[in-house]
Amino acid sequence: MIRTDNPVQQLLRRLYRVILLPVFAVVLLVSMWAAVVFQVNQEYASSRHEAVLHSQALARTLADHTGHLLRQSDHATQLFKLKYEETGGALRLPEFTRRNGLLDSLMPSKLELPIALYGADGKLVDSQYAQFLPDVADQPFFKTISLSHEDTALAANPMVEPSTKKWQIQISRRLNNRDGDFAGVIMLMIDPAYFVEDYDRLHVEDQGLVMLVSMDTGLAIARVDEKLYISDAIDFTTTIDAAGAGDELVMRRPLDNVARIYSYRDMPRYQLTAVVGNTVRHAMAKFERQRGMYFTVAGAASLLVFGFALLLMRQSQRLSNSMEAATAAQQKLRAAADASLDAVFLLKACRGQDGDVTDFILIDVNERGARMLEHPRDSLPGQRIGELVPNWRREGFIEKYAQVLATGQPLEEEFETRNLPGEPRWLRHQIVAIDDGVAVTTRNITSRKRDELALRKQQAELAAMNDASPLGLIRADANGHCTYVNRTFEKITGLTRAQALGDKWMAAVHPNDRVVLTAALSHLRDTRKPFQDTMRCVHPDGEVVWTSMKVAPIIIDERIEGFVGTLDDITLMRKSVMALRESEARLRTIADTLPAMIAYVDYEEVYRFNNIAYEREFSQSGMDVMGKTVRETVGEARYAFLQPYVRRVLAGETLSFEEDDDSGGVARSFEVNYIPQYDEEGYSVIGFHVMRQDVTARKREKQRLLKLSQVDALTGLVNRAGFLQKLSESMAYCRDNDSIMAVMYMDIDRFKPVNDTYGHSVGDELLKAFSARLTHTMRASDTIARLGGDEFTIIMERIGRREDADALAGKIVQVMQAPFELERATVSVSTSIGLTYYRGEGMTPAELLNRADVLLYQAKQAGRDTFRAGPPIPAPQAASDAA
Ligand SMILES: Nc1nc2c(ncn2[C@@H]2O[C@H](COP(=O)(O)OP(=O)(O)OP(=O)(O)O)[C@@H](O)[C@H]2O)c(=O)[nH]1
Repeated sequence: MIRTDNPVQQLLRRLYRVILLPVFAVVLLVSMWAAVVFQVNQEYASSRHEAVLHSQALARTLADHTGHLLRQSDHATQLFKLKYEETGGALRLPEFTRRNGLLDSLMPSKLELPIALYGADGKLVDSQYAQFLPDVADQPFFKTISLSHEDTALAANPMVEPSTKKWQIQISRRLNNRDGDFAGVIMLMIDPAYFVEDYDRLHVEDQGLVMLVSMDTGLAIARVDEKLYISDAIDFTTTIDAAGAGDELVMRRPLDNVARIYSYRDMPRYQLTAVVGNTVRHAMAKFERQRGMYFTVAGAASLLVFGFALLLMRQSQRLSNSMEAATAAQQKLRAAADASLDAVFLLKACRGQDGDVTDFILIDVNERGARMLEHPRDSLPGQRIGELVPNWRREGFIEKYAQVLATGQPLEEEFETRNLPGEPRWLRHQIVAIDDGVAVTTRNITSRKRDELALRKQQAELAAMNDASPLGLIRADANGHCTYVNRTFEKITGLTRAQALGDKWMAAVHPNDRVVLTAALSHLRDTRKPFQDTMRCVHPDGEVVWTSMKVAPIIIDERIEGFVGTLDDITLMRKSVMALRESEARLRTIADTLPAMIAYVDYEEVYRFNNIAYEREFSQSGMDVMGKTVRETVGEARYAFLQPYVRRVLAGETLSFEEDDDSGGVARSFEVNYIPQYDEEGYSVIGFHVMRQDVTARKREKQRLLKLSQVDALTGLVNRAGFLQKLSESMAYCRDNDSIMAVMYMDIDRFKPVNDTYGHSVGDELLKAFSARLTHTMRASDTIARLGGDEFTIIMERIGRREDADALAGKIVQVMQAPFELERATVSVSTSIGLTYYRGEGMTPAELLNRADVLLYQAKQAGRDTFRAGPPIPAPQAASDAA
């Protein structure tokens, strides 16, 4: 499992990595440099101390040398004094200083020390090698000496010799006479330069300094190499080093610009200080070399430490990066495992005492794997597979894992399992050995297996379908070589599959068609458009089979990958078509000879057949009508009339109706028959046949005959049939237009006696006269009918009011009261009338007539020669409905 730190821990870890090494390196460098600096300081102090000691030794040597000379000079004065006093004051300087004289025994003659002899009065008695003050009576040293009886030389402070203006050390000694009184002073002058002339003997290095300083006056004389310095303003201090071994003198104002280490030695007797200074350059040269070496080594060490620290930091960074990359890779791997479609299990071998693998412990599992086991993912690590899924052991998985672990050979297999929770499923697993365990990736391939099964099934079905297909199938590769034919192809061509493969199938094509087919296939490669043509195949036994061949290219990514062709045996169909064509020709001949217009219209109302009569009627060629719709052919107005019939016939109804056609200015009538055409199964209508016949002449004759049947032959009035038809039409009109009509039913009163009295012919004559009077009485728009015998009816349409009808009935009654002047007799009769009204109520013509008959009866009963009207005119239909 991956360890995940919180952000604070990560920050501290990063800081630790980033800071620890630099801090360690800095501490190491600081420590090293501190040690180096300390050591250098120590070396410096030591070197300086040595230099001071060296200078001090030299200063001591200088002091000793100077002191020796001074003491010698002192001895010289002492010797002069001795001789002077022995000689009772007779000794003079020339004798004393002569070569190999007294003085030479003490002092190097080459020095030619200035020497003077002063008398007791301070006056210069004698002098040599220099000029002296002629009178020193006032000089402090003279006074001191003259007053002091001590036999000591007085080394006066260095002073400037007036004649030479040179700095001189003055040594004087009291001279006594025999009495011991003061007799004068012998005085020597020593040039301090003489002391420092021994420079070379001191082994002072180049640029080294040798100097004598007067303690009282500060006068100093120094020598550096060949150069001599005289100064009266030497400013210095002295120190004692910590060890107390050496006294160092520090020049506050150096004589030159050369740094030196000075040391000194006091000579109190002569009030002088001997100073020797060695140049720092020489004195500290060794130290400088050592310091250089220290710094070089330390610098190199620093560079090494720095470089090493950098290297370590870089390595640390690399390591860190590697760890981060490894962690990231691990996380990615885990994320990939989690996102994987596979269940992933990492298993560690669990071994028995003999070392054999007995089980595997689940180290890690992804989410999909946990779901497969139906356990929470966190609970799975550490569990034994054999205990977690006992069936896996039974199915031999533990042995397989162990085998992969032992051999190192990965194992991949697919299997069906029923031992996992849920439905049985197909799994594919890969087992790979890792360390002391195995990684198992398992994928549920149930759906793929099902798809494969379905695919195999489809392929088998397809193969079966191909073989069962009525079409011959051929498949060719991109080069046009046949790779497959089905059994139908074998049957059509008479070739076996083996005989058809490659280019051999071409042998079955009729030689005349082969050239055309080859050219067409070549053209197909260029155009890539499917090709279709009729082609003959010739069987080995010479039988010719007519076929329809279609070939299409298989195009994948703009490239022709092959061809697929179908071969349809159309031999029989071709014979049928030929026969059908002959049949059609015969039928057309028959149809064209018929006077009736004959056509066939399909379900889309498009004309598919028409005979010449039809073509003539529409003044168009047969081809013009053919393919056009009924609407296009007959026009909108006539189509509006025909459309309901077309719908009905297409719904399966056989129709016969009359169609009036007044196109062309001639009124014609047609008898039209629509006969539906059903499909072969007889279930659905696929069109209809039209038979259209001109019945104009027949209809006119019919109307004429009809009219004749509706006229009463005696009176010329409408007879019963005509009355009933008219009554029906008038009632329909009332219903449609909400108008009022009246119907009268009348009968001649006592007609029978007329017949009986005057004979039947007089009766007929009366009937005619009655009819004529009635016709004159009524409006022309009224319909007067004789129902039979002496019964008459009148229809009055569109009456305004009931009173008008009533008045007319009364008028008829009155008119008929007048005698009828007949040829052979004058007859008086009367009439009785039943008058009723109609306003669109629901009743039949017979009921309405019956109502008038009832009223007629009432009029008869009332004594005749009158009329009876009723019932009241009903309210308008709409008003009535509203009420
Ligand atoms: N002359 C003549 N007589 C006819 C004709 N048709 C029927 N008749 C006679 O007309 C007579 C009708 O008589 P009815 O109406 O029954 O008797 P009526 O005498 O008129 O009596 P009421 O009507 O009750 O007054 C019968 O005698 C018929 O024979 C016809 O065409 N010619």
